[in-house]
Amino acid sequence: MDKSAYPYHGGRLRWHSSLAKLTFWSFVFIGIIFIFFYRSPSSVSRFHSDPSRRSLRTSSWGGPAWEKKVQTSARIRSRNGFSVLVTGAAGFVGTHVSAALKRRGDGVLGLDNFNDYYDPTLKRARQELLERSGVFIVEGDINDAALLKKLFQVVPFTHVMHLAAQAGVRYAMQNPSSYVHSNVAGFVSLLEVCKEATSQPAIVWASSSSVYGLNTKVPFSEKDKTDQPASLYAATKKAGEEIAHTYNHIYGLSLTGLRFFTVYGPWGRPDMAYFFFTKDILNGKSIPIFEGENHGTVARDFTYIDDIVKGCLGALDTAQKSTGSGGKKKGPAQLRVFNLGNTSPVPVTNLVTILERILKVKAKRNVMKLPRNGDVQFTHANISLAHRELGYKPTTDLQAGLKKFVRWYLNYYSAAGKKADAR
Ligand SMILES: O=C(O)[C@H]1O[C@H](OP(=O)(O)OP(=O)(O)OC[C@H]2O[C@@H](n3ccc(=O)[nH]c3=O)[C@H](O)[C@@H]2O)[C@H](O)[C@@H](O)[C@@H]1O
Repeated sequence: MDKSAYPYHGGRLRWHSSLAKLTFWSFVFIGIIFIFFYRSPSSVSRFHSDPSRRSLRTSSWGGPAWEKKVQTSARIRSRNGFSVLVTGAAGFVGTHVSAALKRRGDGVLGLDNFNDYYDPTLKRARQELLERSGVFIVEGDINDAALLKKLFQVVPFTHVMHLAAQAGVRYAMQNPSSYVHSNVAGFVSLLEVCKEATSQPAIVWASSSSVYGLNTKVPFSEKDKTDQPASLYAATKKAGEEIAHTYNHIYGLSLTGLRFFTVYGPWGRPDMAYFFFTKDILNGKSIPIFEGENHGTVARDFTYIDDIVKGCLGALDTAQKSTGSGGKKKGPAQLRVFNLGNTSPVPVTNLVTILERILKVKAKRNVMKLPRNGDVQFTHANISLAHRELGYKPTTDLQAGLKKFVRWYLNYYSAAGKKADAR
């Protein structure tokens, strides 16, 4: 074929080939950008974040300045001190435990995903508080294995205080997957990284009084069976205890589970009854007070935060070393579970009466039958094991503890002009 007879056709061919080249290079360029983003450590958590519990900021981590901050925060400043990774450090218990560890000279690094299960400004305020005492909180999720591995590369943690969790009994009916994500998958993700460490850390973690579920024998003892959880929350905490057993058995990780009993106090959680009762009483709003069948009492073994902190520190101090290394068990390791309660259950109606007295405001009580929402009718801890092994001895009764809580509440929400965005 005489190509010269078709000059236009030849031009179109050239045009086609340059279009093909352009398309090819565009793909290469987009591909490079994609690979860069996918491999960049700061993007990892974005890909792994849980859509059901939004983190309000995009997290970023990595780089020399970040590593230095991590190391400085985790540096031990006392003889025989620990280097502790505290997960859920911007949470209620996490903040108090981190501050206490730092005060006594342990190195502390926080990790928190700052999700919006409750008002994240409260979590940010707790973060500020910790920052002032030298505790850095890394923003990230316990499901982010790349981040956890990095943290263990930067700091050889001696201990992990694992408090990151999806808390709250009733919310489990609204957002069940968030419980599986944090309390089951997140826990496994953390244990996987811990077991791989050359020097495995000892792990102390938050279980819950809710594992006693529908048990009727009181007080609840660690020896009792825990096979009747009343909520998905309780079921995920119970699963955590079984998972702990497995990692202890296979990899030699030292694991201590603490069954917390309705912890309350300053910097507390706005989703908990004592907190939003305070807010609603002050706002003249009626409060739902649950009661059992035939006007049966609903009661909790409310435990003050400072007592819980002492229990947590006692558990860390008595935790034996893990025995494994690099994913291999070298010998049997410690496996423990303790109740951390107050041993004196208080009916919810009495809690309200105490609040009325402290606030000097009459509550608008709306007494109703305990809804089928996962709540159990009562909790009551036997703490003799924790007393014996950890030296645990709660000293704050509900009246004294609530006074301290209310003082903090009024100060926090009035001084800072913050709104009590409780639920
Ligand atoms: O002990 C525990 O392990 C658990 O303690 C609390 O759970 P809960 O005891 O249900 O604490 P609140 O939500 O503050 O409820 C306290 C009491 O107030 C009652 N309540 C709650 C809400 C309400 O509107 N009215 C009401 O009477 C509940 O039934 C319960 O008896 C925490 O929220 C859980 O995260 C924790 O794991």
